[in-house]
Amino acid sequence: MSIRAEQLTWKIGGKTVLDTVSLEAAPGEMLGLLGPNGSGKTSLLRLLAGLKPPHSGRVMLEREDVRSISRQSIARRVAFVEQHATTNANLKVIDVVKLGRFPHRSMFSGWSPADEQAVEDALEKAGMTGKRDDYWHSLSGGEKQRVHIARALAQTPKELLLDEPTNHLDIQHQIGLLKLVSGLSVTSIIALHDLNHAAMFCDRLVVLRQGRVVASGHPGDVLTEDLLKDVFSVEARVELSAHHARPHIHYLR
Ligand SMILES: Nc1ncnc2c1ncn2[C@@H]1O[C@H](COP(=O)(O)OP(=O)(O)OP(=O)(O)O)[C@@H](O)[C@H]1O
Repeated sequence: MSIRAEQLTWKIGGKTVLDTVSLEAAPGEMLGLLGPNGSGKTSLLRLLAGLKPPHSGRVMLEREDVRSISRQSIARRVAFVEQHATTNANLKVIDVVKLGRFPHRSMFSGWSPADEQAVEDALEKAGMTGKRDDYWHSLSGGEKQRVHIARALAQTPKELLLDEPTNHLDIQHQIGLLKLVSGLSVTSIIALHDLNHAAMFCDRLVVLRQGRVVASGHPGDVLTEDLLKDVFSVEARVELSAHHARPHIHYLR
């Protein structure tokens, strides 16, 4: 299912955080959202998730404006892994992941085999099956991150929004997570700081600077030496990798 931002503008405290931002993630696509600190990535993801309304513009899920879709219907199809997500410290891993099934249940429905299956699959994909009975407060930062990803997967979303999900992960789990997301048959939008990882795994990229889209397209077209200098203020050389045929950035000292 596609997710589209049309001319989104969002302001807070007299500051325009997002300025007429448009983007679209096509069905099944993994769209990377890049930009320096404070460029508006988190704000944009929150608008896309329907958590706050734009001042102007609109968010479309498929052909429907999110404002005309009920909160429960949005929660059934859009999963959002926030950057500093937390949960009740007294819950076990399995209980946190089960929360992902909440939007799919009605007042009268019990816990179904489909719910069970979704939770087991999610734990497995996030590599957290072995920690299912551990308490949230006993987990490391990276494990907590993976539980949140498992919870999002348990939601069996059509659209998956991830805000710097590799933040606390070791390199094995960073690559594992990006591989996992790129292999899912969901539409995903993922904010990333690691430009090489974005180049390796994302189908397309959108770059924000001060709340505006300054570049979008295939990684090879977007990640140019000029863009790295102009937007990220770094000197770098970009080569096509002989290993994965995507751009590879060498930062210069
Ligand atoms: N609730 C808020 N109140 C005040 N300012 C805000 C609020 N939310 C966002 N901003 C401002 O909007 C700008 C964009 O913030 P946002 O968190 O969206 O950027 P980001 O690209 O996700 O940054 P980072 O890479 O550091 O996570 C920042 O200058 C931030 O201070």
